Amino acid sequence: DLPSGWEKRLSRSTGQAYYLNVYSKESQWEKPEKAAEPVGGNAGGPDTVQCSHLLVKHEGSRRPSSWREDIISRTKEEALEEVKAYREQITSGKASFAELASKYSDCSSAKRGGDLGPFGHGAMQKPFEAAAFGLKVGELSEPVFTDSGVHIILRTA
Ligand SMILES: N=C(N)NCCC[C@H](NC(=O)[C@@H]1CCC/C1=C\[C@H](COP(=O)(O)O)NC(=O)[C@@H](N)Cc1ccccc1)C(N)=O
Repeated sequence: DLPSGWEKRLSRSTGQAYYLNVYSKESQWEKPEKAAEPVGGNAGGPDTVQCSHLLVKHEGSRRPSSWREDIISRTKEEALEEVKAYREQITSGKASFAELASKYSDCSSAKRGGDLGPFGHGAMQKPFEAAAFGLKVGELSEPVFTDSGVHIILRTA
């Protein structure tokens, strides 16, 4: 019989049997030999994570404005330097993530110490999602670039 993760279908045009990979939604004529795997790298990883982030926007951000500044004019390089400095203050214990995010993050989540709440795949921009789902709980990311700006991400759950 069929390895797991596959379904047998009949072609509407030819009536011939074909096989559908229920994860990738790809189909094939040949009878599959091995089980199909859930797609998306961290098979078996969490479906949702909870993260806080500190976002520093720059002149090239998709929305170069925030609760902190009406018109954000720093360059991308300056934003990266600022984010690296915040990251160093956090890892050296000079300041807490929530304290710096609430003061300096250009995201409205600053009001919640940077907390974004739980989110699943597809909610955030790809680079942010990839970084967030790659973190262990309690781990702080390196700087992450999205269309919004430069982020550091703390996975909290
Ligand atoms: N919880 C969700 N699903 N809310 C929608 C997220 C949309 C998503 N956002 C992003 O990917 C980046 C990374 C994290 C924040 C963020 C961007 C912006 C700031 O950048 P800007 O859009 O001015 O370019 N902040 C937001 O969206 C905030 N509402 C996030 C938030 C704030 C308070 C509570 C919960 C969530 C996207 N697909 O664009």
